[in-house]
Amino acid sequence: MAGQCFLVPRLESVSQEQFMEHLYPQRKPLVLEGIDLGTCTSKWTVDYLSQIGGRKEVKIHVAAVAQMDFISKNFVYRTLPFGKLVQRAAEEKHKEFFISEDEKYYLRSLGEDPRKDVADIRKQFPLLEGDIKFPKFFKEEQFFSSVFRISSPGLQLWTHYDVMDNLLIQVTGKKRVVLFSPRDAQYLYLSGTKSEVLNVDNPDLAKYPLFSKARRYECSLKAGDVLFIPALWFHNVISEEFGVGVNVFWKHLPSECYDKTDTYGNKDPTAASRAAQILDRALKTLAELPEEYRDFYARRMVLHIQDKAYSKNFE
Ligand SMILES: O=C(O)CCC(=O)C(=O)O
Ligand SMILES: [Fe+2]
Repeated sequence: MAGQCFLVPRLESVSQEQFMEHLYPQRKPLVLEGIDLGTCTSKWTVDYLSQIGGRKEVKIHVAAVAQMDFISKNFVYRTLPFGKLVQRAAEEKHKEFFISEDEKYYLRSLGEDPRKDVADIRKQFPLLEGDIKFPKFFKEEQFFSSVFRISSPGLQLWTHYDVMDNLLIQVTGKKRVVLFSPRDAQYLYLSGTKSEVLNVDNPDLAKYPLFSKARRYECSLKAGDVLFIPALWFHNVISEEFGVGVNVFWKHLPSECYDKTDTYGNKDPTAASRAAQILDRALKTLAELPEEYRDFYARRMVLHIQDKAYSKNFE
């Protein structure tokens, strides 16, 4: 049986106050329409972006197939000048290519030194900065990064979560986003921050039977729409057309909760990583027991965790 499906609510011209006081605290995805994003929605054509963004080298994901899979790594990393990337991502068939004439591209822009710096399009693409306004839905000191997201038509991006709150601004093109609540993590076959279930529209239920229990949230984004993706919500993104997006990540928790070495916004908060390490030590200790006893005490530990750490406030 297919799991439940919900449409992500769409709201028109939400004010800063309405978002921050009433919508944000609910921590559910929302599509915001009619937000003032500046001139980017009309200005950012392929020609304009390739001229203005120009020669800056960007690292891109290139795949022979439309479904990009981070777990099996069915893509390669290559470098192109930003202008070339935009032109190639906008065309279906390529005269110049790395793998094949219908290869797909995905850009997730990075900081100057990706190991140390976070992406901020205001720094890496200063000539484009004036064209886009980020919604002022959080305090300046909570800002983490702003990231270009440019994809070929048809591209599907793996299911994953990020640890920051996120406004995904669809500047041009159409995409479909499928989301799952963090509360349904047990049905998503996780490998780190990614889910093994990439083909969310036609999942292999023989391999992933529990996936049918996951409640699915879905929305379609068109140029000018902004999707609020709360931290920890899983998302899988299907670009129905060539599209340019920018997302803004910001900190929901106090700064000191986050891993200082995280430049992508996807390293778990330090308390969660420390707890996971301690659990690994507990599991090694349990392994000292024979199977029958290990199983019994492991079940008791699961019950203890459920009793002590699961929230009683969620459905
Ligand atoms: O729209 C995209 O290309 C991916 C968006 C995404 O994963 C994000 O904003 O965190
Ligand atoms: Fe993401």
